[in-house]
Amino acid sequence: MPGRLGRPGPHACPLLARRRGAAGAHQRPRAPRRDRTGAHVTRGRAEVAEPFPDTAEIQDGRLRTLGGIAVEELAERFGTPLWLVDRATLEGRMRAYREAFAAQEAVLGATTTVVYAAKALCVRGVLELADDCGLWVDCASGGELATARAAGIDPRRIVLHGNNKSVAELRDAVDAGVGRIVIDSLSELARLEGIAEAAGRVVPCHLRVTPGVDAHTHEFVATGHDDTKFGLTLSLGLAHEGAARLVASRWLDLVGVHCHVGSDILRLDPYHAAADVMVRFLAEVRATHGAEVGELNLGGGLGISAVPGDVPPELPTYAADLTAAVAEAADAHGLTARPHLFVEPGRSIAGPAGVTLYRVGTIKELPGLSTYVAVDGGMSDNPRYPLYQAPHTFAPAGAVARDGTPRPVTVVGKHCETGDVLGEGVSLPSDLAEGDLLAVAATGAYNHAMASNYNRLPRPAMVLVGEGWAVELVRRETVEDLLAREPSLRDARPPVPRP
Ligand SMILES: Cc1ncc(COP(=O)(O)O)c(C=O)c1O
Ligand SMILES: N[C@@H](CCCC[NH3+])C(=O)O
Repeated sequence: MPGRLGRPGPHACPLLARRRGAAGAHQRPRAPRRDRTGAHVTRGRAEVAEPFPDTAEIQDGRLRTLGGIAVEELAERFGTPLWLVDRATLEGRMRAYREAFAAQEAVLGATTTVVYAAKALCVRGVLELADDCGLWVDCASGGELATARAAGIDPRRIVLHGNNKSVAELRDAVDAGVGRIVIDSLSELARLEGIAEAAGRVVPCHLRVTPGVDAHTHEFVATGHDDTKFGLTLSLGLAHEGAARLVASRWLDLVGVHCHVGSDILRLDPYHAAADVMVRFLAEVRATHGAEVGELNLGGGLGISAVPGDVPPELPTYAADLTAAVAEAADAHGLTARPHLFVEPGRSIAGPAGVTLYRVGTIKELPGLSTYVAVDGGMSDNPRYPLYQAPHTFAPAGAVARDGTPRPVTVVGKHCETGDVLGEGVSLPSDLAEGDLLAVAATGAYNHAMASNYNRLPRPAMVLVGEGWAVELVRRETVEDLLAREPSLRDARPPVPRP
């Protein structure tokens, strides 16, 4: 399926192809795809509403309100670009996850834990909501851990990840009494053991196993195959070695095993494969080392509908399917007790709740070539098209009617970079005008989280909306914020030596 973040082939993205030189530096880039015309944008409510959050009011293809507030008002009050988060959708997804897995516990014969993967959208208020909805929090760095602590998350409900955790990060996690530290390598295992011993604390650990599963997703977000920086490769014997060392350790307690096969996955079969491999591993650990390891974390990775054609499994289906696969594998591999199941969703919680609101600036027509619609943000607030050629759904926003014949345009940002593209072949009304608002759906995950200050653009504000009110989750950054971190060399004493 071209265009979605779904294994587009080694070099389907012209930008990537050029960057890697695979298509030849002088080769003409492939023509922009026209298959994601976004014609749905002008076709009416049912189609356009799908990737937009639950409370989005769409009229004649235009986003009019979100959370009961007119988008013009939001733009006026908070400025653009603006990240909007629909509270009903966000909380709805959090609760739906918890309920979907709780509903399967009887069938599974074990308890379940839903861990929100903070990397998708790591903002204090969002973590507070996750906590209120009964989710644990997965942190992938000291910064995420500090944010979770600031959000008041009970450290025992935090899972710490990372393929290269620093000694300071490990130490902080041990001192805080983090619920599970996921061991990613044999060297980390040794490092953590020393830290635990020095602290005099037994640390509950999960062992991250690389199960050799193909997740059918973009190669940049696939993590389950053997040749990856993440985890202990099962096929090379590293996972067994890790288990052996943990079982022998006085300071590290092997309470579970973990895998995460990739991100933005729309199919269930990679999860079946992962469940089978991981449950077999649990059985082997018991047989080889005599250790009953009771927890199984199958990671996150469930995809979302970023464009109408992308249809992820419903959460109850996903939960039922995953637990059935674990139960089946447990029986097949002779596990005495069903494992306590953890899942770690990020994108499928935060993604659908987000909308980015831009103001259209220059519209540039190149007859016979392209029409460029430039917005006031770009790859600094959403690098996902340049990185993965990830498709998005665009819609004009606001009350002003724009009903000109739809035509394909390239939506670009304002950065000094040809690759600063948000979408190609995007169908927008021909009378879209400079100064109009433009909305992009499903930007709740991995947009704010991956934002930069390229070209010194301050990062946008993020606003939570619901039931007619709006509250800032993140205030807009200012250039003064950026300058505040940069002392002038002119003030330096002694002065900088001249060559
Ligand atoms: C270990 C781990 N858990 C959970 C996630 C969350 O993934 P997603 O946002 O695709 O659900 C990731 C990111 O891919 C991850 O690396
Ligand atoms: N940053 C990726 C997802 C990475 C998932 C985290 N391991 C994206 O935007 O799709």
